[in-house]
Amino acid sequence: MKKISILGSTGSIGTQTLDIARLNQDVDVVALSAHKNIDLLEKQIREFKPQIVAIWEESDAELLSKRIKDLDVKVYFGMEGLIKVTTADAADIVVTAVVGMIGIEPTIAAIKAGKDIALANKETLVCAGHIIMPLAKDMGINIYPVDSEHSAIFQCLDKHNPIKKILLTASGGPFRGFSKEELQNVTLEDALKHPNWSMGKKITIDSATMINKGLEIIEASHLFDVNIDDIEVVIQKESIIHSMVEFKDNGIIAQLGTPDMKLPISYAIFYPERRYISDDRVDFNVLSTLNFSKPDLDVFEGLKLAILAGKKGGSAPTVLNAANEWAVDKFLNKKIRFVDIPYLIGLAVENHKFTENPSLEDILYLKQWTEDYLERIKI
Ligand SMILES: NC(=O)C1=CN([C@@H]2O[C@H](COP(=O)(O)OP(=O)(O)OC[C@H]3O[C@@H](n4cnc5c(N)ncnc54)[C@H](OP(=O)(O)O)[C@@H]3O)[C@@H](O)[C@H]2O)C=CC1
Ligand SMILES: CC(=O)[C@@H](O)[C@H](O)COP(=O)(O)O
Ligand SMILES: [Mn+2]
Repeated sequence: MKKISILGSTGSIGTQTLDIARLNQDVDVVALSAHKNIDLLEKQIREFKPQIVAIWEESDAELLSKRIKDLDVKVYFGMEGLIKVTTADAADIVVTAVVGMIGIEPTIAAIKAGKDIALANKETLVCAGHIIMPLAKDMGINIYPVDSEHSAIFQCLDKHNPIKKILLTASGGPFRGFSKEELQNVTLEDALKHPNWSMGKKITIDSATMINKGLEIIEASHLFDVNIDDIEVVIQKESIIHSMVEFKDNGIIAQLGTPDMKLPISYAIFYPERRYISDDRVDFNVLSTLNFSKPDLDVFEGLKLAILAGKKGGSAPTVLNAANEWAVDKFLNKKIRFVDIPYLIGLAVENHKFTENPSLEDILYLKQWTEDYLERIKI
């Protein structure tokens, strides 16, 4: 029996993880958490009967406790609640399906409690990969990637041969091929139309700016211990090739599949076993072409900034990520324009006090510093 805890069970990755649990009789869902979506969380509790649940606000936790008083479920709130979910005694593996830096502390707590991690929450590795990867190694914990590209890379590894290069594929997002001028007036509605994937709003905007690919470069450098310079972004507009690994002899191994997150989620939970997902498969009688191109770093400035921050290391990826989270939230609330996102990130990274090896406390301080700094910028 696989006993799983899901941090962020009401989101895109969280609900698809529960789809996997429905498909497989040998999965026991022992803990769930949500931010605000109390109605969906209640439905999930009634269906999966976890022992522990968490919701962010104390008042929501009180309301939820009343609604589910017929069930034997412990309800927690706040950061303590998230940590109760990721450290639940009964859990073997924690699916980190929460969005943003809020995942850092519960992920570290899970590793310290000896849980394997199925990691979707890339922001955690971007900011704290230098803390998490050595901690996981010391604790003998496995971190299984859920992000589709990182799952693909993981599936392409050859234990007998080191990676020479990672070819990280990108769809290019809804603005692939746009000029700098064309990006000036794009709307929120345009940016939310991802060509291939249906995902949460924050990552959908990150795909449109291509900052998602920058975050993924940093994520891959931590997961696979590869230099940023040895990770190349390849635009593969159909999102059929999910990434590739090149070896010393220039041989390349690629992983292909339909754009469906259920495969990487299932692979992370059941590794090394592959399980049935659906009948929807890549059919080469229907798919006649796969296209490849290079990203334009002058147009997608956020990707360029992320590569630079990844190369600089230290506190730079944390400030880049914190600034991106702040700016995407403002863009989603129509307070800033699309092109302001990389502009604000650039300002925050340039003006922060750089530190070489930020501790967890430094990372949390830098997040607050970045938000305070950006609040004062007039655009
Ligand atoms: N969606 C995808 O296909 C992919 C996602 N990822 C990564 O996976 C992670 C999750 O993405 P996605 O599922 O799209 O995101 P969603 O926005 O769809 O879901 C986020 C989940 O986190 C919860 N949450 C949000 N903020 C908080 C908070 N402050 N405290 C506690 N819980 C919170 C939400 O609860 P509520 O519903 O109550 O708001 C929800 O359950 C991200 O890091 C993303 O980059 C990676 C690859 C693909
Ligand atoms: C599904 C997934 O892993 C996303 O991160 C996806 O890769 C986003 O698409 P882009 O390639 O457009 O960023
Ligand atoms: Mn991805």
